[in-house]
Amino acid sequence: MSVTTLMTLAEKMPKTELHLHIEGTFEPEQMFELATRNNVTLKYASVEELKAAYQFTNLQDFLDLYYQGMSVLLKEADFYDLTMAYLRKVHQENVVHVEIFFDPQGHLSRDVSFETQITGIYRALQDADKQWGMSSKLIMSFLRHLSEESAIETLELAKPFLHWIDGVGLDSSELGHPPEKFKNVFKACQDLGLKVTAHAGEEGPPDYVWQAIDLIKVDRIDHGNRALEDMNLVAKIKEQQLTLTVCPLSNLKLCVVEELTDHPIKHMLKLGLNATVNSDDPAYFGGYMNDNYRALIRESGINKDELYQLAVNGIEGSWMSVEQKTRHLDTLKGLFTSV
Ligand code: HPA
Ligand SMILES: [Zn+2]
Repeated sequence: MSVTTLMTLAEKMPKTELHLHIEGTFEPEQMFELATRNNVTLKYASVEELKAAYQFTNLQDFLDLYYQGMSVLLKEADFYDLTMAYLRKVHQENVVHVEIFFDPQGHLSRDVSFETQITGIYRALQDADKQWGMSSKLIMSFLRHLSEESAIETLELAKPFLHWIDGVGLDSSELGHPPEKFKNVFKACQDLGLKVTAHAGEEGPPDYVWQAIDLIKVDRIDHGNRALEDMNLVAKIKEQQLTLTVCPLSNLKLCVVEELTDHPIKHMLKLGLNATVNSDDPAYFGGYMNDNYRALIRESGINKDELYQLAVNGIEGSWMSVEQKTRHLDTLKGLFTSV
């Protein structure tokens, strides 16, 4: 099958996005628009100047800019507009279900209430469901460079809104902040019936992935690239049937891989791991879902069977109902058998 046909197939197929930070969908143009609307001064004079700063050598480089960018989000309408712009974009890319992270502590520190944040985001998710039948889950993520106490305080603030929250995650600076640091708060979340996922093995060592599994008892692993350094860990991930939410263009931009030709996703599939494709922070990393798939097809030589497996893994690894999964899997199968 030609590269062009594979790309068309990737574009057309029903997709899920399981690793997406809503604050990472902030396109520079929209950031400047909200800065003007809210009278916030950005450190950059123009969209071009801001875009020119998107050169990262590691995760921290990016995070420094990411936290600056979100400083223009102040009102409920800002969270709504940001979320809606993302959902509109991926709806056009045939994404049928999203599970998105938000970083409450990144806004609470600027005196933006939990209610303001979540109401704006949740209203957009509901509108996308009403307008296009796009389903979603919302994941509240704890910032791992902050203390466990701060995460516990955030969980308290979230309690009136738990009916809108499906799961919790762990993100921000990985090195020096192992999952172990958060084992009590994650236990409290699980006791409340929340699903659990954590960024692990993006920059951190395999031991952090072990901790995410053994101490945090994750339902999913975000990234997980460095798990491949430990074959016992690979066996454990397979045994527990854990999904890895892999982010190819993010890995390239943050120098987790040098080139996409070296990206481990094909190897993950060969090992029988449930790898999926996701965009992470698409406005900063150069592409949304279809860009990630196109780049993998072009650079990593993903073939038709692998493309199908990645899409299946995205559906299976989501937190949708069994009925919903079956419906999307049927559509996917129909599409792949027709070409
Ligand atoms: O890629 C990421 N890694 C860790 N934390 C993050 N917060 C937003 N994006 C990321
Ligand atoms: Zn991420």
